[in-house]
Amino acid sequence: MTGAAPQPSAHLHDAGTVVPGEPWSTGVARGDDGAVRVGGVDVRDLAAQHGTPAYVLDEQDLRTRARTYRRAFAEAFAQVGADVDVYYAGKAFLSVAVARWVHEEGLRVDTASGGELAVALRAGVPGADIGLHGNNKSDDELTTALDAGVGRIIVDSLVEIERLADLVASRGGAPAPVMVRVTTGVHAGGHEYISTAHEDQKFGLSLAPTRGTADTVADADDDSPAMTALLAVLARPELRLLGIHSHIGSQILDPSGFAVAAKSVLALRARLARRTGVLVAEVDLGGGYGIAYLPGEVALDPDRIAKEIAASVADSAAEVGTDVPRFSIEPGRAIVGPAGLTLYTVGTVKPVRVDEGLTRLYVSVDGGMSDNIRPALYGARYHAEVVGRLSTADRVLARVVGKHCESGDIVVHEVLLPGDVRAGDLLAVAATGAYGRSMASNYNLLTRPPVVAVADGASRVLVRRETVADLLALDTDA
Ligand SMILES: Cc1ncc(COP(=O)(O)O)c(C=O)c1O
Ligand SMILES: N[C@@H](CCCC[NH3+])C(=O)O
Repeated sequence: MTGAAPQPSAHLHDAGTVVPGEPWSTGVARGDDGAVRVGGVDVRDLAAQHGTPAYVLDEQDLRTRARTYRRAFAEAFAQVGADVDVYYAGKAFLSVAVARWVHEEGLRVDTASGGELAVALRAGVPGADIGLHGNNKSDDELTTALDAGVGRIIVDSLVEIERLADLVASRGGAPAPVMVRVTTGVHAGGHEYISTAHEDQKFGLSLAPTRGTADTVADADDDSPAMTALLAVLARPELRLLGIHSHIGSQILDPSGFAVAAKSVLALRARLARRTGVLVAEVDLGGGYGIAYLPGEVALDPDRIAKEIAASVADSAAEVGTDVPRFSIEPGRAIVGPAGLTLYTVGTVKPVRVDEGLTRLYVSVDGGMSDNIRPALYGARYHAEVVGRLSTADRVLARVVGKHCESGDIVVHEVLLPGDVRAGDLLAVAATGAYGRSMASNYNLLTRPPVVAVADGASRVLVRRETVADLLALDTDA
């Protein structure tokens, strides 16, 4: 996570335009009266109608981003003669409406649990347009996926391959469509990308053979976990091997890792073909497309990145003498992240002397680490603005904090806010649409905020606010 210097943004952009380096959704604009509108709805009305804190999701912004990714990748891969599927990674945020929106925009849905799968199915997304991920899927999750006829199950271990095949054998029916998740040694995103043979983490099956390297090993001697898993899938008639999957990381702003991963995956595909005669039809390079969280931080451009990835997949395929496979990606954050903001009400304001002569204004809001764990978990940086009115007061160094009993309960580490920020002000934090509500908790038994969609001047609750009654209902002694 980068930490750019905070900049004032008293003037939000004009609604409907994507401004590079702008963390707000395209439907955010300040009205003449100084209050901000989102999707044409005044934030004061949103607060009055739905309360705070509330996640606000700009439907048109989300739909536009989904459509843009779909178009950019379809066009880029058409140039190299291949078809593309874009799967929206539901882990970033999934509700029935969002699953419907992305599906209407031509995306499929990637799920990573029985819960996400249930929401996608309830939305009416056909099983064939759904993928199921997970490094430790339960038999129940696998059974639900088979019942729904999901388009692909991305397997992550030898144990899972045998378990899934046994499950299919016990039920009868068509072979399960399977992709094998591999690790290429490329790790990109929050950290600098490194190219090592092994990854010391739980996901995927490594490309590294025990003797030699993936590049030098003779085809027949490749005993890498990835090759072993591909052979294990081919050995089971209950499974149909669709392809190879690789996900290199998240919030990637330097795209060079995708080309390295593409090269490794295409080489593995060719090695498998030489060894078995089976050239798998599909390759997926996962998600991870980075967005702007702070003013001045520039998101990956979908058109540029799609062209670069298509070119590297085509080059890598040519290098190993194969066709260009059907290709897919799984963006989550890039679709829903910028479309969301969190609306809070300021409760207390406290100047704290932090260093000689330096004062930081601690601005406490009515939520915190339970509605956005990312600052505490990853040191993630966000941007905030007073949105219920336009203040011309000089800006001061502020830290936005929550109401939890943790000093690490920080919402925005550093931001310049108007010096007259006060109790009752509405404050919005930008780009919280991804991994905000989906990673929310009930810490301190706070109730999780609603997700409110805005479009064309109207708002609608997608996920209602939790109540204390909800919490008490879970307690069997209450
Ligand atoms: C397999 C897989 N696909 C897709 C994603 C979505 O990533 P992002 O939201 O960064 O696009 C993730 C999360 O990092 C993932 O693990
Ligand atoms: N949850 C993470 C990203 C990981 C996504 C899942 N592989 C985030 O908030 O940035």
